Amino acid sequence: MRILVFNAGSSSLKFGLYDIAGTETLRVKGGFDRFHDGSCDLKLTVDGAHHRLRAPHGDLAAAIAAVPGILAAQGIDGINAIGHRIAHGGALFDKPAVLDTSTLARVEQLTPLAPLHNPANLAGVALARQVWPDLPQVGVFDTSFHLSAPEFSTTYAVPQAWRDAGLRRFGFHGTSHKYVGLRAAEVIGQPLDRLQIVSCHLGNGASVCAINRGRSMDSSMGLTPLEGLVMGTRSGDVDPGAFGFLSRRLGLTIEEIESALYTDSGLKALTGSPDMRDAEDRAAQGDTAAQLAIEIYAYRARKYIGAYAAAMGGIDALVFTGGIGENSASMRRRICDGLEFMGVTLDIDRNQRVDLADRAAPELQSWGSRVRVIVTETQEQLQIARETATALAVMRPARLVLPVAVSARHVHLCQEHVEALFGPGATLTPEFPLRQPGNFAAHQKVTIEGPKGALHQVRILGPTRSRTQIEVSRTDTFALGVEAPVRLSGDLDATPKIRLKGPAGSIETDGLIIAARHIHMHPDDAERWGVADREEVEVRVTGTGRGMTFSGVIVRVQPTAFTEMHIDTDEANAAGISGGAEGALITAD
Ligand SMILES: Nc1ncnc2c1ncn2[C@@H]1O[C@H](COP(=O)(O)OP(=O)(O)O)[C@@H](O)[C@H]1O
Ligand SMILES: CC(=O)OP(=O)(O)O
Ligand SMILES: [Mg+2]
Repeated sequence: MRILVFNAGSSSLKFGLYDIAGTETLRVKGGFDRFHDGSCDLKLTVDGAHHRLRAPHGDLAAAIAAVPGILAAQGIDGINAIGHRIAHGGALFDKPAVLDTSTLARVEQLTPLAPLHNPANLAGVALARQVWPDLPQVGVFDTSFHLSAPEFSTTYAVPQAWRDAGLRRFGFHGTSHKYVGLRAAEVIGQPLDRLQIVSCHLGNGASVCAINRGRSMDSSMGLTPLEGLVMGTRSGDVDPGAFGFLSRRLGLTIEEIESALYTDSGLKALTGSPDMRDAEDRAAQGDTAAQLAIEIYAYRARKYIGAYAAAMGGIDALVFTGGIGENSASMRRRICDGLEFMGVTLDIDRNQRVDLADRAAPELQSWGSRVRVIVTETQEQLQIARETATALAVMRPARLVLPVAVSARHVHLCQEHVEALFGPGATLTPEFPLRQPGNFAAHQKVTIEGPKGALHQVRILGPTRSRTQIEVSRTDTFALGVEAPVRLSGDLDATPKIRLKGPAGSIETDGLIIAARHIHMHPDDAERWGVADREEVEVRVTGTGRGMTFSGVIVRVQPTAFTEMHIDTDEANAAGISGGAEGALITAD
């Protein structure tokens, strides 16, 4: 299988074309970086021969657009699939995914959490979809590798409501850390699942990862690629108290602070240039600001290495990769200086004479060092090609996995009832958006009153509808003392009456139902999975501790749907789901 890979980073575009079929052959690879004044550096490797030139591409978009021409000039054709690096995949993508309209919409939603990366990644996808509309486009996510990390390393100690809103640690550079872990295990000659490794990806973005027996246990990056190490233009760790301080002292807004932490901090803030080569040159000429920056950089990295060695109870290997990790002998030395206490001793000559040609991964430790010190080129593109090939092999037939969301009891109101309950002229005011586009949870709440009891503080979901509809669980109907039929949303004829009470009045209305379990499905997914609107399918929910299969799940194909199954709280309790889960669709064939 011939796979073209796009890897758009925060300061560079790399691409590679690989034949993956038992063996792994690199046909062409290229990297654009140092964009300024309408040009950039281009390194090109074609069938083993290296070329370096200054190319007329002033930014990432121009570089992306140049790739088809470069391939055509080499007479390359017969590409089977495109693999894309996607930096932020959130909690949903624990493995590569085909990038169709609905997966791209999900990636788009994560853009605020990776503002330097996801837009660049998506620009690559958009171009590739235009140039190669018939080829599968697969996203390989930086975050996937870290989703196996334990809760104690991914949870911030912040209010529950913030955590419910999705505030958690993710970690990035996962594809690189995974490749580097595998390569280190090859060099050491032991299976990865027996090794404890600290991997240092030191590029323009930089992160340290604790790889505990093959799984990411912790990463220095968090919710966004801003936490952790000093980077080219990013600050890494900063006391969150800085937000209040900067707002009060300098009158800065959240947007201004955030933007400066992403683009005007790190080496750039400390030395004037985001590039470690410049910092090292200036430091060598006696520039004290550059010397301090290098010390800060090394010190921060060393602290994380020590922390992760403690987290895993010791390490077998320390691995360096990324532009700085691969090329800066002096930075590797500064970072390792002082780590002798934990068994890391660097051989100064070996460290100085690193040659990474032909996927070499030389060992740099001195005789008697307990910990292996390894440097290797990160082959993110190769790893993305491997994962794209594997994903396409297992996706045929596609694994039909979709998120399962739990709908708590709620009410939809017609405008007339909004006014009856909240006063003349009242309208629903959104509190937060729901995942189905255009829908929101309103500020307003009502009481549902039945003959036996009442349900208080029941959420109203907007926008208003032509008919009022009250969705409760079967358990709720016992609390209310009424019976309700199981119905699809909108199917309200001959439904029982119930009383709703708001601050300005109360009404009696029909429309009480127990919602039939259903899937909101985007037309792309319906087509990919071969299911039609109103078709009934089975969905197997796993990984919840009380896995179960739901039958009679009704598919509702809607042009703007975010593909997602909805069940009520009784169903969620029966399946042991709290919050959300994933389900696999089981079709008739
Ligand atoms: N010979 C070198 N010595 C020191 N730093 C280097 C050297 N070569 C590259 N770098 C640094 O590597 C960083 C870029 O890393 P890279 O992994 O290519 O970036 P990206 O994260 O955009 O993929 C820059 O800070 C650059 O200065
Ligand atoms: C996530 C990240 O920081 O990536 P990069 O190193 O490409 O900037
Ligand atoms: Mg990078």
